[in-house]
Amino acid sequence: MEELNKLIWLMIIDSYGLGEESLKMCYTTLIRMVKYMAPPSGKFESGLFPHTDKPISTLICEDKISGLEIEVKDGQWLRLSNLSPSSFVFMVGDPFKAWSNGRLKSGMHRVMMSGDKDRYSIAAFAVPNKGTIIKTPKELIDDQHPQLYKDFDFMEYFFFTASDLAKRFNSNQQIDAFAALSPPISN
Ligand SMILES: O=C(O)CCC(=O)C(=O)O
Ligand SMILES: [Fe+2]
Repeated sequence: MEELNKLIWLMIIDSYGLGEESLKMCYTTLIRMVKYMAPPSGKFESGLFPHTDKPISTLICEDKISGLEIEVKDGQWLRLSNLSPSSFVFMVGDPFKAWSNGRLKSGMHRVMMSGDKDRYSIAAFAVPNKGTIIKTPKELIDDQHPQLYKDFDFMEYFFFTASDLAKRFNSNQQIDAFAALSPPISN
């Protein structure tokens, strides 16, 4: 999963015409396996509340039973169903959105359970090591794309998201509350 994650990072970096060094960082891949219990018969129940991810990115693999939903532009939830057993979902995290100067979106997602089967998923989170500074590459900043986010220490953001202050914001507003530059700065 780590290799796949790295490959996707490289594809994104490459699509911006940047070199590998633009997103070079030491990070740890944390793996979490979760069992979501089937809801009471006939019910449609929340398995995981709506959120955006706080690591750089996440790879999710679910085992046959769908449940992962992504919030699409008009506020509707799209259920990812009929994924092949060998597919992975790549989720952009808030720091990656900031790094890309807002080009990448860290989408809201949730797990909704229905049916009579338990659901298992594996998520691999790319968590930067202590001391990692999230910095938008200068190539992604110009007059048309002013710098939206200040440089920040990943861990400080991570701790912020667990603070009482952060709870006043929706999950997808936390990165702006913490790191948005106002007004944005042109290069
Ligand atoms: O279990 C899933 O499918 C999603 C997990 C997830 O979004 C998370 O742990 O952040
Ligand atoms: Fe998530």
